[in-house]
Amino acid sequence: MLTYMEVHLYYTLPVVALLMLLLRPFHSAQDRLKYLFLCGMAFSTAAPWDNYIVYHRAWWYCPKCVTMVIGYVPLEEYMFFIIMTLLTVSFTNLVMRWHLPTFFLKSTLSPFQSLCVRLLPMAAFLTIGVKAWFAAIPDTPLFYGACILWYVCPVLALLWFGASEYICRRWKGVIFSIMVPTIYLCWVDKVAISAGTWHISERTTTRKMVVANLPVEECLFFLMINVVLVFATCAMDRAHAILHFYRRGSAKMQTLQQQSSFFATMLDLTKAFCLSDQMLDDQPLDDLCTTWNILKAGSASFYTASAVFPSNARQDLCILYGFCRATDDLADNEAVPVEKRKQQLDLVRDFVNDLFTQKSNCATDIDWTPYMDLPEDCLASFRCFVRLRHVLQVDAILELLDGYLLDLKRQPVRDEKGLIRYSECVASSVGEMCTRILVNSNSEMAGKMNQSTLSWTVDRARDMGLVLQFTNIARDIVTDSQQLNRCYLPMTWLSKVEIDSIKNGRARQLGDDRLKELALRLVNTADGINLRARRGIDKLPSDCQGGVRAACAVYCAIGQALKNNDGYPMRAHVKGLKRAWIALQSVYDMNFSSVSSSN
Ligand SMILES: CC(C)=CCC/C(C)=C/CC/C(C)=C/CC/C(C)=C/[C@@H]1[C@@H](COP(=O)(O)OP(=O)(O)O)[C@]1(C)CC/C=C(\C)CC/C=C(\C)CCC=C(C)C
Repeated sequence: MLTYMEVHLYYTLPVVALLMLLLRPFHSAQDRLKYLFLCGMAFSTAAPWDNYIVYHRAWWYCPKCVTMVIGYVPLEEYMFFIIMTLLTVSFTNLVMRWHLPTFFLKSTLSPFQSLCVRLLPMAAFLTIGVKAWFAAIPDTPLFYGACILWYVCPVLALLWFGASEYICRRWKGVIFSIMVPTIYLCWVDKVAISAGTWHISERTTTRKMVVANLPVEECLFFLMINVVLVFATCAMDRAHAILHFYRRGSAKMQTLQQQSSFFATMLDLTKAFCLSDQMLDDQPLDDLCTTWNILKAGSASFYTASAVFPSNARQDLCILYGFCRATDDLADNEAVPVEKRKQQLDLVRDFVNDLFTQKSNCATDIDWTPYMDLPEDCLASFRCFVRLRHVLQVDAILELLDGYLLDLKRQPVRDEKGLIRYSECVASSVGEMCTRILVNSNSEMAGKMNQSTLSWTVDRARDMGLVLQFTNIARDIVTDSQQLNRCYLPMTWLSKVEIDSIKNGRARQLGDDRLKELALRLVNTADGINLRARRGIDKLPSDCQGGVRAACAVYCAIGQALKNNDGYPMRAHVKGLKRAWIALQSVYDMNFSSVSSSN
């Protein structure tokens, strides 16, 4: 005999536990709200529906297989409403989390097409629901199947109203998220029916079997409930993405929005849910796409690591990266005369000062006329960057621009102090900005972290910036010499001949051993600072710690590659699979590798 509680202990709860363990480092406040709301909706609607079905003897339970009955339904069945919701929603989260929801907001249909895609299936769902309601006559073969349809179809019509195009654009993930839990739960159902734990009445079903001991109505039940759960998860992801991406207003309003109550959040999500894709402004979506491509093309390390951040944080870090990369490329573009590049950097500085002079974080509130001379992808990243206005502080951005100017003026790095000063400008400033983004991205932390903790954490992030910059310089000694005629090593570390060789593009003349000695001196210094810097990660929001650990570990794996001579001295490289493995190790805090590639 197999009791219902054993079905949970052996078949359902272990799967939920495994999924929750896999998702533990990624769980955000947004995910917790999803679980809470969808479990609540599932329980409050399934309880009465289930009692009605069992009252009409559509199925029954072996009395010895259940602990207690509440109404007409055993306790284990009430547990199942929650367990099935957690199983399917967590599996959907695991499948969907690797792509930003924002990228699936843009409508590619004409308004008429969009209306048809939205309304025709809704009409079909409602028609089926009404017909099923009248077909659900107790003690008839269609009763159970019809009850399933009048229960789910109105909900599907509502979900389709709010997320139809989004669901269609994510159809692969949607189908996979529906089918895997459905097939698994059908199998569990077959095992339980075969063991006599419960019995499906022949009087209220068509007696058609998918396989032995598995009525077609049972498959229909699991399939339709999972369609509802996956559609609902998509609808909430879409609503959250709209709220985060189109959120406007003052810093205070933003912080208040993030700290708002469950009901205020649900009200905002409902408003976002009711917005059709046609109502959304496309320009910001196009700009985000451009910025995303800057990250994808700009840094394999940061692009890989970005995948393990929660979507809000990942999106804002991508925007910050796009701004940093676009402006760094402006300063580094040797095809443009130095004076022109200085003018362009001055324009960027004007843009930043403009941005922090006005109060809005909305790109349409800025007069872009003075900046039209800048490259289009630069402008796109700037329009995206405007939304971070209330998150960042102007000093760190201006500090970064100061670092670019040092580069542009080809300011020599005279000694270690000069190296630290330059690195603080171009990398510590970035670490500070990343930290403010991560703290802001977490609604439980935004505006609540006390100033001394935030200040200490920012200092550790600034240290981490040094770690990554030193690693970057150690890796690029030869390429910076050959491509930029630049030497970022402290001149006090080098002889005059070595300085001339590097500055004239002939760094290889130092010999591989000497180059490796210099590189490792930087990497070892970076490892030392890392021991201090990484303590700051523990102060970040829990759902971002894995991501930061991954970003820094993936980057610092370059240092390990240098030690292992992987590709040295041209440009130490960490292969894609290795980067992904390091990212996953970091996320689950399983540091199997050595210090320099882990944090
Ligand atoms: C996961 C993710 C998307 C993070 C984004 C990080 C980000 C915004 C990076 C911007 C990098 C950038 C282009 C800065 C301009 C100046 C510059 C070139 C700096 C050097 C970066 C290398 O970037 P690149 O695109 O060349 O990358 P590749 O080498 O080609 O792979 C630097 C080496 C500096 C990078 C410094 C940071 C990213 C700061 C690190 C600190 C944190 C993430 C904060 C950690 C927080 C705590 C509390 C420890």
